[in-house]
Amino acid sequence: MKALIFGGGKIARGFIGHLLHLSGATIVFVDVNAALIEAMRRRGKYRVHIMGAAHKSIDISGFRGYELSDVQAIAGEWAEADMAFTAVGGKNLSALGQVLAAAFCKRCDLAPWVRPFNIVTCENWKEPACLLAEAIRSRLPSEYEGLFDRWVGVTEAVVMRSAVEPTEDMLADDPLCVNVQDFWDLPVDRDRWKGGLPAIEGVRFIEQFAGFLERKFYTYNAANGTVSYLGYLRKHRYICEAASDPEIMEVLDCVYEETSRALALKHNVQLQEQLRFADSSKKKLQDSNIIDYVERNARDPIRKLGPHDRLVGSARLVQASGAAPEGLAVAIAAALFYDEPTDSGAIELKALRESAGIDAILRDVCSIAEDDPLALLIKNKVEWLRTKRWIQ
Ligand SMILES: NC(=O)c1ccc[n+]([C@@H]2O[C@H](COP(=O)([O-])OP(=O)(O)OC[C@H]3O[C@@H](n4cnc5c(N)ncnc54)[C@H](O)[C@@H]3O)[C@@H](O)[C@H]2O)c1
Ligand SMILES: O=P(O)(O)OC[C@@H](O)[C@@H](O)[C@H](O)[C@H](O)CO
Repeated sequence: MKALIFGGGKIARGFIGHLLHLSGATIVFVDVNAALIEAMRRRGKYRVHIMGAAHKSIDISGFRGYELSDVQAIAGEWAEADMAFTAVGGKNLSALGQVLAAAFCKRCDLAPWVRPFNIVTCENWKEPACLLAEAIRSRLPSEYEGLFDRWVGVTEAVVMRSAVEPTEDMLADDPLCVNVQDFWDLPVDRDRWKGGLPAIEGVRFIEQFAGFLERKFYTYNAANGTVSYLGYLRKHRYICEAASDPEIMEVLDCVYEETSRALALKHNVQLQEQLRFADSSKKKLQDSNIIDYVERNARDPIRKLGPHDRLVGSARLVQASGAAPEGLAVAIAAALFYDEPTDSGAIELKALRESAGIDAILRDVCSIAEDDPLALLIKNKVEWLRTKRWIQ
């Protein structure tokens, strides 16, 4: 078995590469970051540290690496590969699609198709498989469209393992190592997969997958967002501390309650089942074995305040179910004040808030109009945060 992994970051190395390595696959990483690929080639191995279960940690070696610009090499590897995964960040899928379209044409010219090839997105994003498939297909010359439709499946996975930057000491020893959660399950949408199913450690093909990624995104990530943006205001460094802060837990429980009702309704899931899912998210956030940072989870606030992302997307879902997203509005209000000076997105957000105001952010970043009830609710919560002195 041979697999391409687009992205060489934390999830690519610390989860997908790990599972494929355990399955005996030949692994080829492709990343836009030339320095990262150079380091992967030079070092030839990296360590996956399992947080809280050091005896399960493992060295991964025997992989190859290419820069994304090396389309010819990617096409050559593709011609011999069985599948690909992406872990590049949802906002980069469209750019990746452009390269994949070029590589696909070259791959078609190199060798005839004899079996289907699947690409699995591993992204926290809204409908990433559709997005990537369209990003590739829309760039294909018409004579290649039929081959793409016949031979390539684009499907999606739900990534529930957290992969975190290690400490500076660990990185000094191995700059490519990753700290990961002791979690091994990778559900993949079976219905979008073309051809026979491979046996890959941890991969579980699921039928009637629709809604699972949304449930995960608007449960786990909405909760991560809530805990991290409030955690920042409350000066917590670690996620498990922030998620155990009684004042934050009150908002968090409200978020779980409102998202669970809306998700259960939309996806026709028993409320009790969805509430159990929410509870597993809370247990994970409070697990002190998982050394995860408020900063990592809050990072890139402009993306995370996007209209379909974890906070506003789930607030919209709650509104659509006929309820008011009270807890999520607090989380969004807190995110508007994520002023972390080391985060370029946070600097941009702060400058926008100070120059144009909250209405402008809600309109331009979150796609929430000034007279939308959600805008009014968020602004009420901004005032509430002020009364609590969590913001100035
Ligand atoms: N880290 C986690 O705990 C976690 C958990 C679940 C899901 N995810 C999702 O996994 C994805 C990757 O996250 P991560 O934490 O590994 O991020 P990361 O920043 O560690 O890695 C992303 C990598 O993608 C590369 N990249 C960007 N654009 C690219 C392109 N067009 N082609 C090839 N490579 C490209 C970057 O250079 C980087 O090395 C995201 O969608 C994230 O939401 C992350
Ligand atoms: O990866 P991001 O930046 O979209 O979000 C940060 C975290 O919330 C995320 O990586 C979670 O840890 C992960 O999705 C597991 O639930």
